[in-house]
Amino acid sequence: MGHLTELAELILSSAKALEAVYDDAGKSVPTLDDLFCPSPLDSDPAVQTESMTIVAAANQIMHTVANPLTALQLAAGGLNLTTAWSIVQEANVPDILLEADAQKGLHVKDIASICGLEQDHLARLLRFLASRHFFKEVSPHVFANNRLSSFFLKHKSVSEIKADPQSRYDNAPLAGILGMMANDGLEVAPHLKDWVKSPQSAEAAFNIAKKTDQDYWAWLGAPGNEDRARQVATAMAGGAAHFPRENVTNAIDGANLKPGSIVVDVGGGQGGATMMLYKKYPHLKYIIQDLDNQADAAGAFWSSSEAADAWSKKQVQFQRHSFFDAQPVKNADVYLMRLCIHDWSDSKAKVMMSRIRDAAGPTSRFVVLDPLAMHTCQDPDLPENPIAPKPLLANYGIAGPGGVSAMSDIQMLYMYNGKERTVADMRLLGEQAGWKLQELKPGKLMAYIFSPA
Ligand SMILES: C[S@@+](CC[C@H](N)C(=O)[O-])C[C@H]1O[C@@H](n2cnc3c(N)ncnc32)[C@H](O)[C@@H]1O
Repeated sequence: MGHLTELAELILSSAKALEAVYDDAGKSVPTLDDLFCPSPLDSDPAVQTESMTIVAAANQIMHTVANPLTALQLAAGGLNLTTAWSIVQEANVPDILLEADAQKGLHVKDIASICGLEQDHLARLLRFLASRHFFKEVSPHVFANNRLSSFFLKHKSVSEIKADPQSRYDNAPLAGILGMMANDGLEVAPHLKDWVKSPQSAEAAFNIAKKTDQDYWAWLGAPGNEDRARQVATAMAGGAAHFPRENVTNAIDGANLKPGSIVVDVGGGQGGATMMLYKKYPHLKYIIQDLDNQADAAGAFWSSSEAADAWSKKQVQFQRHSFFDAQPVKNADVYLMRLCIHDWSDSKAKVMMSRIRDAAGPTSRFVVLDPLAMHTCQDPDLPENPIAPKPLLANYGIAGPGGVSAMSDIQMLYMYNGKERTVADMRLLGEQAGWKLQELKPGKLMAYIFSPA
């Protein structure tokens, strides 16, 4: 079999398998023209695996047969895509189109008059996006949403968004993440080019772009940055909720902990991970630690939740604490850090891990949940090795969690001088802070279980 046929066969067999799963559920696989409508099938493991194979193989075959002009667009077109999305997202174009006839779409002059952009500019941006399968050009200059553009709806009417722009991303995490990545990316990423030539000049490209010595998280808490902080909080909470509950609950093995055992969620934000743990292990005590600027949001989140009782009885508490200071909770049963280590450089991450090591007792466990950086070739360090079927890239390229972490790794770099880490990176970091890596529990986030060395 030729190499193209091999990739095409992968697409064909996975497409048939995907259609069979939908058939069994009495449904059809959504087309690109269908607006996104969440369904239990989205989280079906077979749907996820087959979709991943199709996307990985289709992307690989596309790159294999690309001619020089296609290669140029693939190599240098990312900036255009981010810029175009940043503009149409701020202009609420998906939301405007949702209020138009879904089939007939809306003429660009009408979209422009609602969002205030020039018709010609908007037409060209939307045509570019439609040529990348975001939005559909129904007839010349007439556009409609499609499945991909509808992922980024803000779930509010255009008049509601205009009346209260600060809340525009509330309950719309994917739109919030896109907005945040586009804003940060366009503002900060250009400075990465200079920063990599002299990384001593500033902590990260972010600091050059914003002309500040504060790290991103402290900067978010500063006056004047409320809008960005709210967007980031929504994006974080929504992004984190995307990770399955079992990813967190399996990581701490709470059923084997005695009643009243203490779990400290270090850098826990409002306590999204703690909420998952509390629901599964209501016999444990929880302390969520984060910066001052998270305290009110945590209080509001818990007091209005179904776990309000646990909050009022102080079974779940918030403690103001910077993870660079001495850890005040000594000898806890579990110290958890979800989606924190990757925000920091190796030297800062070592300090964070050491602070917890200094407070830990001999039986304390330190659980880190972070995205896994995956090599594109086979990695003997990975528990589930090999990952993707040949001839796909071992990490599924753009399609799998390795693709997402490869993208966010660059974002971590320019925003914080942070890093998505491989298993080997994380093991070494732990060792340098006095921890021994005992166990790996793979999931959407990799769970690293450390014990004192
Ligand atoms: C990506 S969020 C993760 C939040 C939470 N662990 C989760 O999984 O939902 C990173 C968190 O680190 C917190 N953070 C940043 N700097 C901190 C510091 N010096 N001490 C404690 N928390 C900090 C931020 O406020 C934010 O809540």
